Amino acid sequence: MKIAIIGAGNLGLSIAKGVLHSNGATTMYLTKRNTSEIKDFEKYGNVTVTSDNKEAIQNSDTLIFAVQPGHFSSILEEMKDLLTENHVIISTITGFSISKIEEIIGADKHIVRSMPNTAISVGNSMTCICSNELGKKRIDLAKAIFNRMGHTLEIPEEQMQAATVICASGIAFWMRLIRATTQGAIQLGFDAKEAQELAMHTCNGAASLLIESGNHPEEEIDRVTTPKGCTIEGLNEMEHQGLSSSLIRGIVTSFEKISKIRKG
Ligand SMILES: NC(=O)C1=CN([C@@H]2O[C@H](COP(=O)(O)OP(=O)(O)OC[C@H]3O[C@@H](n4cnc5c(N)ncnc54)[C@H](OP(=O)(O)O)[C@@H]3O)[C@@H](O)[C@H]2O)C=CC1
Ligand SMILES: O=C(O)[C@@H]1CCC=N1
Repeated sequence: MKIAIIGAGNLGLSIAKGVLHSNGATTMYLTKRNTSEIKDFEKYGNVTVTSDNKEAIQNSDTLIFAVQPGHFSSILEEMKDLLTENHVIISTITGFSISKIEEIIGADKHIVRSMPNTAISVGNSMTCICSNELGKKRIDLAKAIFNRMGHTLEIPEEQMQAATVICASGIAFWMRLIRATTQGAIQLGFDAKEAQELAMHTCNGAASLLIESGNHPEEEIDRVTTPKGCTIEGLNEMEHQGLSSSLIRGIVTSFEKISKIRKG
């Protein structure tokens, strides 16, 4: 597997770390215009850092694009003559449809749209994925790449916008909940480091319980809420203050913003 990550920024570098973590590539190119901050990656023998997208594309078979939405069209325009049917072209770009990619590079390419999140750097991304007609022949390969770095779900392209909010932005939403829990723990007397440790591991435990049991969250909540106990008292107060409602409204607001990004 010869991977090029075009746009080694926040997400691109997270993917690069995930690839290294999972030994997922024989060679890897990382590109950005200003390469000085990421030259360090060349200490991994099979990694080349360059600002030359052309070199990266010509020497790779799997191309992962992770540039900002406003840069993607012009990069595809510049590179389209180098893209061949031997490439698997994976876009992570928010709000950029497969048909728009096909308009620039043609439908005769294997095109996959993916939505990973930054936890890919530690091999624990939730990645949603879909493809163009020809890309269906390579979707299993793309899934295999992302499955090495977490969990993958194939979805219809129409759901990609929603997946972006729940899975990609979702990392930030969960981080904020962990931070708020940490602040609560500090107020109750733990020092900051311990407070974060308690918050992170409890969050991890809650997710693991659901993943391993397959249970609905409310079933697990019922096991925690002792009648007349402290948990239900706290939960009810959180709901009086709008916990679920504010999360849902935030999710819908993020979703609506993507439509604006799509329109440029
Ligand atoms: N951040 C996240 O968690 C997620 C992001 N995404 C999507 O991934 C994409 C990247 O987001 P994010 O990583 O946050 O953005 P960043 O701005 O952090 O990364 C984009 C990178 O692209 C580089 N770049 C710009 N122009 C070129 C070019 N011509 N050739 C090569 N590289 C170039 C930039 O570096 P330089 O300026 O030095 O060239 C920059 O490092 C977006 O489309 C976003 O919607 C999707 C899911 C999650
Ligand atoms: O905030 C953004 O627009 C990108 C897409 C999802 C995560 N980061």
